Amino acid sequence: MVNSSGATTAVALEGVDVTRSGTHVLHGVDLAIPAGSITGLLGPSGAGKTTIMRTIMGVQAHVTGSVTVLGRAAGHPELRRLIGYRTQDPSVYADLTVGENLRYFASVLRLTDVAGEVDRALARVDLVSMRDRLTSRLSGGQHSRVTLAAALLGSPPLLVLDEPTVGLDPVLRDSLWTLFAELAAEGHTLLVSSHVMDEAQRCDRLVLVRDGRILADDSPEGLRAATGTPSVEDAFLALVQGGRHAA
Ligand SMILES: Nc1ncnc2c1ncn2[C@@H]1O[C@H](COP(=O)(O)OP(=O)(O)OP(=O)(O)O)[C@@H](O)[C@H]1O
Repeated sequence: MVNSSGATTAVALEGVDVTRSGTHVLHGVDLAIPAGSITGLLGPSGAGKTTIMRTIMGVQAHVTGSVTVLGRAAGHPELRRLIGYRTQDPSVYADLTVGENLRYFASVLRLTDVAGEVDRALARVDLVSMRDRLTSRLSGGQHSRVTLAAALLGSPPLLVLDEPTVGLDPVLRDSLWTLFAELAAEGHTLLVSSHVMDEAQRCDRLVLVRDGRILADDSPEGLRAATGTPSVEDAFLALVQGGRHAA
């Protein structure tokens, strides 16, 4: 899919509504995520970021509207090997070592070069020295990076990362954003949620969400220019008071 600016669209949501436990949580969401770039999904707690990610992954119930991911309907079996999904909750086994966890997930994905994939994923998140450490004995930041390494296995073209930097110190956060930029430069598409506005500057595109609606979808510079504000945080506040903005 190619959008009006000529960029390929990796993920497209059109008129998406979601109801969770009887509550209407997404309202007419339209979203086009450009391929080969970092899109930040930003908004306050409860805005709907995780629900949008679950919808893209095809694991969210009670979805209406259209959701196309890498040219297929969300949830299509072929997408399992094409998307790396890092949930907010730890999705690795505490009683396995770091290496065992990654070997297990590489086997589930039926990757051919399991050992090579595990080596590459560990190196990318700087955890080679922790390979034989029990996952339950890792620090919070190390644990978070094992979960990210699992999402990187097989080098999937689309990475959906739900708050991957939460709880990390500033140095680690910075190194992860450097990794995200490297992945995007290699052609991966990244959708990264955060409620830390200073991370917005590291994204190519920002989608601001509030109360299940898209408030804005633009580059960081475009957002600041359109709202006449010095920071994305200020732009967000201006939009909350003024309504929707799209580039
Ligand atoms: N299992 C559930 N049943 C009912 N409502 C839910 C459920 N999970 C989330 N919600 C509601 O859906 C809305 C969106 O939640 P969601 O988790 O998508 O927000 P979020 O932006 O990811 O928040 P956070 O930054 O705190 O993770 C919230 O109002 C939340 O209370």
